Amino acid sequence: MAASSNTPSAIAQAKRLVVKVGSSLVTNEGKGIDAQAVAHWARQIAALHAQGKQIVLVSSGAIAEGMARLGWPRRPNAMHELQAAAAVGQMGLIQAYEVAFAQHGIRTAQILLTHEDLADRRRYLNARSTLYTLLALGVVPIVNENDTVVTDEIRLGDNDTLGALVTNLIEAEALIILTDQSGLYSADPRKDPTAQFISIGTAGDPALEAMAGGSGSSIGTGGMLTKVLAAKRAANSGGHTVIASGRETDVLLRLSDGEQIGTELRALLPVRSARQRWLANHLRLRGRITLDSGAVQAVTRDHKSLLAIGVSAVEGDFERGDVVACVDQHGVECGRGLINYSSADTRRIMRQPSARIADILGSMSDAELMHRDNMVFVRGALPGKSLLTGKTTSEPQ
Ligand SMILES: Nc1ncnc2c1ncn2[C@@H]1O[C@H](COP(=O)(O)OP(=O)(O)O)[C@@H](O)[C@H]1O
Ligand SMILES: N[C@@H](CCC(=O)OP(=O)(O)O)C(=O)O
Repeated sequence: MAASSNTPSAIAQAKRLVVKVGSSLVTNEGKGIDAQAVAHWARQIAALHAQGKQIVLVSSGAIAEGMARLGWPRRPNAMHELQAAAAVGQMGLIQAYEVAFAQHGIRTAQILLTHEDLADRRRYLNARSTLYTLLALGVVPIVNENDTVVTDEIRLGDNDTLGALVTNLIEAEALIILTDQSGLYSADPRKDPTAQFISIGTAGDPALEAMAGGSGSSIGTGGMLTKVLAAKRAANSGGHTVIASGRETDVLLRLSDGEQIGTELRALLPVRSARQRWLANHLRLRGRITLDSGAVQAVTRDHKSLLAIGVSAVEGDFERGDVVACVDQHGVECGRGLINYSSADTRRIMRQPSARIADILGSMSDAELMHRDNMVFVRGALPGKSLLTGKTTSEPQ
């Protein structure tokens, strides 16, 4: 697919779309599933289906609905309680979508994903092939994070990120994020009544990230920042993003007709290959290695493979084949890739020429520490939590 388009209706032209609906919208601010809203989206998606478009729905709301069903007035903090609420609420969510889509003769499928499913190459390819098969069968997949099995450390947490990952996974041309605001404002309109509406922007523009704040409600997670970052991620596969109000009448049909509603964040970044996206989409890294300035230049400017001689420090505990961050002398991530040696072996061969690897380790599996085909480079900082430090790290784009 083309890297970008300046056509006024990139969303209208999209044949494969991901629609993401947020918790507060689906559950009417936590009061319980808004069956009427669900029916409206199902009707619109059915109409788009009839036009030959393929749609994956990423729906939040399991925890909020579970809390409503269990009579819990406040969102619990304990992970096991959140997981229990999600397990209860997911039933209601899926039931509501099944009933609503059945009115239009459309079958639905439940897909629960974790970060691990998308980080492991084999599982990633399996998920992709299942989604493609469902779409080919005319089924609407309803995706959510598999909240009941993920721990705090590895959960995505917000479904904006999940929506973008699914957009990358199936190479959708558009990601439509429906929320409780009309789109992105220059500041959180709940806090700043003078905030200006942003109708169009470029995905990945750091100025937009500065405007976007966290969630203003107790129901949603992530707020506008995760939506703006999701647009940047969706752009990696050429996906344009719209952030719009899910309460806007016929919002999906009108967007698909080319009407400008909400905030459109266009994909103008060069499109990455599926393999590069898979590498870039690793949100949790097993370790990091520090490159000297010559190595930074060799890998980022000259696109060479990384050799052990250019590495000056190793952090973390990783195995051959893990995804590891490459940082410069200042600790700034300049890329990441699949490493050919474990952390223990990397520590022993760092600063050494490849010709010495066999002497040091007893054998040499690869001359390169990271092969250029297995690396991606940073185009701008995006947060992703490091398994190593628990802190946010930049993410290769
Ligand atoms: N710059 C901004 N523009 C619009 N909304 C913003 C902005 N910054 C923060 N927000 C907040 O983001 C909220 C939407 O995110 P969130 O609560 O996570 O919803 P969802 O459940 O739909 O993902 C809005 O209700 C608003 O309070
Ligand atoms: N997987 C969670 C969604 C997390 C969440 O709150 O997402 P969102 O409302 O999109 O910010 C759930 O279904 O409750």
